Amino acid sequence: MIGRRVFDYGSSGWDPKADEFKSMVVELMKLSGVFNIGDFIPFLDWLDLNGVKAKAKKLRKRFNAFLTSIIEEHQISKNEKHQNIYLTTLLSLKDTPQEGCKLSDEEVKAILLNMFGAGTDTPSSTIEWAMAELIRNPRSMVRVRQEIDSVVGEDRLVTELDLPHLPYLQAVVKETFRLHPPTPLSIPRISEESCEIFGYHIPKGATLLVNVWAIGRDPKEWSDPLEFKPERFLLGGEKGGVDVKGNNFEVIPFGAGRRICAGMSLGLVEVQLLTATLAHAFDWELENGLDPKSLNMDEAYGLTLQRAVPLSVHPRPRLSHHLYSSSSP
Ligand code: HEM
Repeated sequence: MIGRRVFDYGSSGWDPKADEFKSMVVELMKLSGVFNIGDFIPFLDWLDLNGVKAKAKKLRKRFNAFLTSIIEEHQISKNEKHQNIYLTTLLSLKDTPQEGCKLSDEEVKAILLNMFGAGTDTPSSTIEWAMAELIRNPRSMVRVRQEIDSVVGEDRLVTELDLPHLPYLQAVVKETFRLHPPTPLSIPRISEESCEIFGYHIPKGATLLVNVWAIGRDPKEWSDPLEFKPERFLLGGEKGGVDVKGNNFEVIPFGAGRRICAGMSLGLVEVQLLTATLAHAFDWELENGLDPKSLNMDEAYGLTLQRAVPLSVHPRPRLSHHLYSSSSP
């Protein structure tokens, strides 16, 4: 979806650069989460003892080459198509006469990297966790499907316009964000000034992390915190009316305040739409007939919360045949 919005790739169902790009983002997330000795013992930083800096420099070169080729390709074809997409708008700012709005090549690449780095792994890992939870909790799967079938029927796919009419689906997504926030320690921030918060002294220059993962499992806030119970977010439920958009601090997968996620609206729609579509359009069976209750739910270490063992499933279509042809909307 991001590829389509930004580059107009993938609109015919296949994204030619997706695999290459995905492998770079996965490496970026792994590297960003690695324990770097130099971060904790600064005078050893220059030695790069566990090789993080060297790997990061290599990865930077790969990203640079990738983004340069995307921009060059786009410039060659810009008069034929792609008039309304994000990259066209960004590139037009290279030539703008408006003071303060002009962008250099490096700035265009940095913005693209920011959008892609922050906006690809986060929704995709959430969707994978949501599907794992639905498969492990068949009663929730049945309920979410009944809701979608009654609103959408079996002769078309879910669209963005259906989402406000699917409260249980939205509760499933909130419950997934609570248990499996894609950035479990949010994004590291550095304090500009010394300050005091709830009696704790925060020195200037300290790196600050918010443990979003632990907040979402705090037994003082949540009943049965380790259980997957979307019902808690329905009206009349224990957390009815609570949202995930930074207004309720007990569940803040997108952060909160001034530096809240810049892509929150898009990210939320991506997760809701894809989870709804996957639940609606397919029956799911685990690899080798594995019992859903024994599904491994371990987490891997990194900046984003990936599954330790990727979800491996067999989909079986459950809607009208014509919806599965590549020409359907
Ligand atoms: C499930 C989806 C997503 C989640 C859970 C998520 C989560 C986050 C979090 C926790 C932060 C840090 C906020 C803070 O420090 O308080 C952040 C920042 C950011 N996100 Fe997202 N994100 C998602 C999707 C996206 C998408 C789709 C985009 C762009 C297309 C995006 C772009 C950004 C950017 C640019 C920032 C940095 C904002 C800043 O520092 O001002 N994110 N995101």
